Amino acid sequence: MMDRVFFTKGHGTANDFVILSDPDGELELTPALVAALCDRRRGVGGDGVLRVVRAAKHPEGAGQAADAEWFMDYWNSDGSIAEMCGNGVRVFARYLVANRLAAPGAEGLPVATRAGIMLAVVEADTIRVRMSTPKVYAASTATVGILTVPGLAVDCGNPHLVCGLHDGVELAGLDLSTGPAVDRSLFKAGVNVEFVEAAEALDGLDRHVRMRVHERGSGETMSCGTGALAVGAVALREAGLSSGSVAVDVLGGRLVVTCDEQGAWWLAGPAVLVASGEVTVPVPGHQPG
Ligand SMILES: N[C@@H](CCC[C@H](N)C(=O)O)C(=O)O
Repeated sequence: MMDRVFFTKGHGTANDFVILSDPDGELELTPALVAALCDRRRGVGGDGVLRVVRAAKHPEGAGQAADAEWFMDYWNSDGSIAEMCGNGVRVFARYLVANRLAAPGAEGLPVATRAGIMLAVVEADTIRVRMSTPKVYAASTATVGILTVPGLAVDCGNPHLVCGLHDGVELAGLDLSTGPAVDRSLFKAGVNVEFVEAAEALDGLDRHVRMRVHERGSGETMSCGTGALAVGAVALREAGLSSGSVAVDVLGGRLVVTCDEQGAWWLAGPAVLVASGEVTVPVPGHQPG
């Protein structure tokens, strides 16, 4: 069986998404269809799918419909569902504005997600999103090959483990082609793992770091917005700062994480739409009758 699907492709610092417009929640989105769309050789290719659906029309968005018209239904490329995607929200807001589905008011554009409502502020090429407050809640470790790195578990709506590299271990040398080994009893639903090294000081920023990430459900990606938020929270905490800005360099560019004087957390970076069209994807597992 083949499915014909209209799509838009977008990315935020090269964390890329297949965007599906489904305002009334009529699309039968399945893990197999998501995985087929995200397939980089047989499909459109992407780290995940963003389904654009009216909050009122999605069972997990309906409770937020009074405060946000649109719900970001986010799926990882393996067909699993995640609570939140920081780059995804920024690309989602770009899509809403570009397609005149929402106006980018000065007070921000609310986007409902499984982790609550995020507020997107469009500033030309940059989209800045008010995120939920990252919560550091446990110490743990991640193991890559023979290297075990201590880290901190951070809840950003979705789960993260932030591991700082020291003692001459280089970020570029890590093999993230498979997932790092983690404590499954702490991360029962899986975890996104960020590895971090310090970078040179930048004017106007309190900290500057580089990170690579292995994402739950997507593998190593070029960027992860909630991952950057988790990394920014750990960097400010380690610097003893209750507010400030952290530049987080990812393989796909730069994100800036800010905790403002009011204690609100922001994620800023570019968000771009690059293509749209129609794709015909085989639905794996379907036996021709
Ligand atoms: N790339 C995203 C995070 C996507 C979800 C993640 N893989 C998970 O399963 O929690 C981001 O930009 O935050």
